Amino acid sequence: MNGPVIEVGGLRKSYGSFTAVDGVSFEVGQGEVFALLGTNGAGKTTTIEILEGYLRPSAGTARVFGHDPADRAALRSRTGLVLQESGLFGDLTAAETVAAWRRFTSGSRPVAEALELVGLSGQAGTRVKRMSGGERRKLDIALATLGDPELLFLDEPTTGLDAEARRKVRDLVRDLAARGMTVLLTTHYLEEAQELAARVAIMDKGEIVTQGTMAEVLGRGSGRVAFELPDGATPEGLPVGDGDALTVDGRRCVIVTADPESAAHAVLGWAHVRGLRLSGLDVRQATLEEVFLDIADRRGQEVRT
Ligand SMILES: Nc1ncnc2c1ncn2[C@@H]1O[C@H](COP(=O)(O)OP(=O)(O)OP(=O)(O)O)[C@@H](O)[C@H]1O
Repeated sequence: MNGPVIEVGGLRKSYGSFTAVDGVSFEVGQGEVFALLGTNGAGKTTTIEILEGYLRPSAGTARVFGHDPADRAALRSRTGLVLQESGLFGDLTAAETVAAWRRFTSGSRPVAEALELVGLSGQAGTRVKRMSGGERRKLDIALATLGDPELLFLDEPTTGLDAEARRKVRDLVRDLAARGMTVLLTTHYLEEAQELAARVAIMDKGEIVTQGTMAEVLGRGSGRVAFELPDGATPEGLPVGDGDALTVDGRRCVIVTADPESAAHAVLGWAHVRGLRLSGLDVRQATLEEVFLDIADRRGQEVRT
């Protein structure tokens, strides 16, 4: 019974001779937040729209709760959608908007509860056109989750919002995930994906170029060991492993390495035998943004050569 919520295998979508999605495969398990990331035009929205049942694939399979996504009757009550463009009516208040939406959503929660869930109780009487971008986004999420769906599609939920509004929407997504909702998220804010998602796939030019748990994907990037040498010390003989790169800028040294922990041990050993105290030691794995930029860089070079 508890198979994957989403199963995608060899998915392809072509427009004439252009292939927007080219053999994409991934699975999303129950209760998981899965981030589908990629450069502009990578094929994320196309993939999501196939899963939402709006587009038919050219080849491959897509299943949502074991159903063809086009079977909207089977899936409507189990899925919620937050699209890139929301279709709210400016003249309605937040409460009126939710009340109108409830008529089309079976098993929907009461208006006050729906607004409370997304932190909009104080804006119940505010007209949509007077609400901030972040508040409107929360209202979109309130509508998408009215019927307590098991799966929520979130296509760039925080694009265009300021940092504070993004944080609030992010907290809301975390709350929904904690309630057991499965979430398929696309975003261009990589720190957001890193914070929210347990698993991630990165797309480029229609293909998935890397995927796995967040830890696996971060582990594929280059980490860093950074520190400052004391006055008078030189970086001579600093241990730098095969494939690692050392840059020295005055007293500041940075080693870019696939294995930051081992590199840090080696550096500390080097400093110890010389009786040197290193300051500002910082050992860390790659961030998702660094992994992403690395991939974009490498893929860009592939195309140029
Ligand atoms: N109806 C269509 N006809 C032709 N090409 C299309 C059509 N719809 C999308 N495309 C192209 O398919 C590619 C993938 O688009 P898609 O919207 O899926 O990318 P995305 O990863 O969501 O990008 P973004 O991050 O910019 O939203 C783009 O190059 C786009 O121009």
